[in-house]
Amino acid sequence: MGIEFRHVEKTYPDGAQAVRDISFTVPSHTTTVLLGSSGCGKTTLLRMVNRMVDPTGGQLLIDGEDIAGAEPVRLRRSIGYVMQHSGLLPHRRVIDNVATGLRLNGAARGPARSQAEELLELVGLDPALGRRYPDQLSGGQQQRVGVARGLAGDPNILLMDEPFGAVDPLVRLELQQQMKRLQTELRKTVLLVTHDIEEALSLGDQIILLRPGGEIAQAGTAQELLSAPADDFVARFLGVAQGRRRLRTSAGQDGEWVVTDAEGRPLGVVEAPPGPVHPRADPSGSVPPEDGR
Ligand SMILES: Nc1ncnc2c1ncn2[C@@H]1O[C@H](COP(=O)(O)OP(=O)(O)OP(=O)(O)O)[C@@H](O)[C@H]1O
Repeated sequence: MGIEFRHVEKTYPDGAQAVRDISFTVPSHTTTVLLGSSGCGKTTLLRMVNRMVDPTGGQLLIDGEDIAGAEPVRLRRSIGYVMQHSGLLPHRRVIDNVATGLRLNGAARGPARSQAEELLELVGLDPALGRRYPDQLSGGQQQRVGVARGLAGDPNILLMDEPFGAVDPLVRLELQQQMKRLQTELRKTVLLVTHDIEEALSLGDQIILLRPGGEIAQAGTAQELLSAPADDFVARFLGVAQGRRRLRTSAGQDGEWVVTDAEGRPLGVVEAPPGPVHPRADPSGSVPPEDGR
């Protein structure tokens, strides 16, 4: 169960072939990340799930049913969508931005507003901010509102297109951490697009790495991609080939171990001494396994 892409193709009317022969499954209640550089077809694939884009070949199934026969508007309303740059309507108050989907799905104004307030709290915002307009919020707050709006109506599937793209690295990290916390609680079936490797490694239960030309370079867990890159492209993309992900430990003062990167720059300390390293359980090469802590 989940979302299944079967030999999916997309050629746009102007002849641009965005994706070719893509097959993968997004298992229910887990997060799958579509990772790749600009133009490799990530957004095209994401938008196929709610039929904002229709494939020109292959099939897309949700819980075993081909969505080619689904009514696009109804399908779209049953799936959460978090857009790039939050996608909030500037002339509507924050609370109404979140409540709009609920209203379209038939909720009365009062209940829609109180649910919207709960959603703002869920994503870590003071519900009082609901009275403001989107441009009266910080970029990070706007992106949280985007997530709240995506979750309105409690959809099983959540599509996220570069949801944390337009904020500084610290805020981005906070939003990612919050997403992880939310996901342990809500267990949505999430398909998330990013070009950020760290984001993919941190959020994806599964990562689908695309190569230019719209093909899958490798699909697997973060550990699988890092420890056994399928080819040179994957190794270079992830930084494995350049040794960027090779970490080392060396004994520091006071008995702790200092972790350094490939260039010898200190990154942090580990509190337990490095035990015997199991190569598959430890993609970084030399940081001790977690059970040693
Ligand atoms: N509506 C369209 N008409 C024609 N070509 C399109 C259309 N949308 C996307 N494309 C083309 O399809 C290819 C894939 O685009 P897509 O937006 O899916 O990639 P992406 O990986 O999401 O890129 P980005 O990270 O820059 O958003 C690109 O070559 C793009 O120019």
